[in-house]
Amino acid sequence: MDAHELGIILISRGMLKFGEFTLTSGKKSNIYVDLRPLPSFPEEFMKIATEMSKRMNGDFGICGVAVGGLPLATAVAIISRRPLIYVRKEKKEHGTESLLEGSLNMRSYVIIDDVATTGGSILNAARIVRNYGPDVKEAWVVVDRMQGAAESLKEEGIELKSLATLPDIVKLVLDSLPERERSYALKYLGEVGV
Ligand SMILES: O=P(O)(O)OC[C@H]1O[C@H](OP(=O)(O)OP(=O)(O)O)[C@H](O)[C@@H]1O
Ligand SMILES: O=C(O)c1cc(=O)[nH]c(=O)[nH]1
Repeated sequence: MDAHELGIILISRGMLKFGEFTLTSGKKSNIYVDLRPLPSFPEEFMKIATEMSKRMNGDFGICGVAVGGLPLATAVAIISRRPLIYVRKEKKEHGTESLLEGSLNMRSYVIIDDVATTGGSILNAARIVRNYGPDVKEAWVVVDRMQGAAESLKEEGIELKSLATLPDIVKLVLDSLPERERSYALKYLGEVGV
């Protein structure tokens, strides 16, 4: 799967959105990759999870980041037959009161999330896993928005890998976009300096 094929999937299933969005980091953007509906499209879900599984190498467990990254991490863990753990968004206030779920039976984990912007969500998950002992050296996302995640994760010893970058996807689908979407897309490309 290349950036073009991924772009077509995102656009055809309404997972690439144009408008005014506030991101997790507080940044504003005119473009939003919404992969939360992906599990509602089994063919595309399987394709993306299989592609990510194929590109991974090594002996490690998978750590999903709730909420957006968790269905994908689960699918990749099943396809690649790797143990899964996941990090909650907030600490459970009853029962086990945990932030991390699953059995930590691997020495190393790869974090899986749907999208990376600043990398803050991945870093948060990696720190939680590391606090329990295992190492985290790699993280995978479907789309890297190229807005600082790779650099900030590198500083913490984590390599960020993606199926495609958002600038690559946007450039490849730009000509097929209606005028309003095209102008938002161009604004985003300007912001990330492409
Ligand atoms: O690289 P960052 O700047 O951290 O941004 C990316 C994060 O933002 C989104 O999650 P969101 O916080 O919207 O939560 P959700 O997955 O629970 O919807 C996305 O799923 C990533 O986890
Ligand atoms: O930075 C974010 O919060 C973010 C960006 C994006 O394109 N998609 C998403 O789910 N989150």
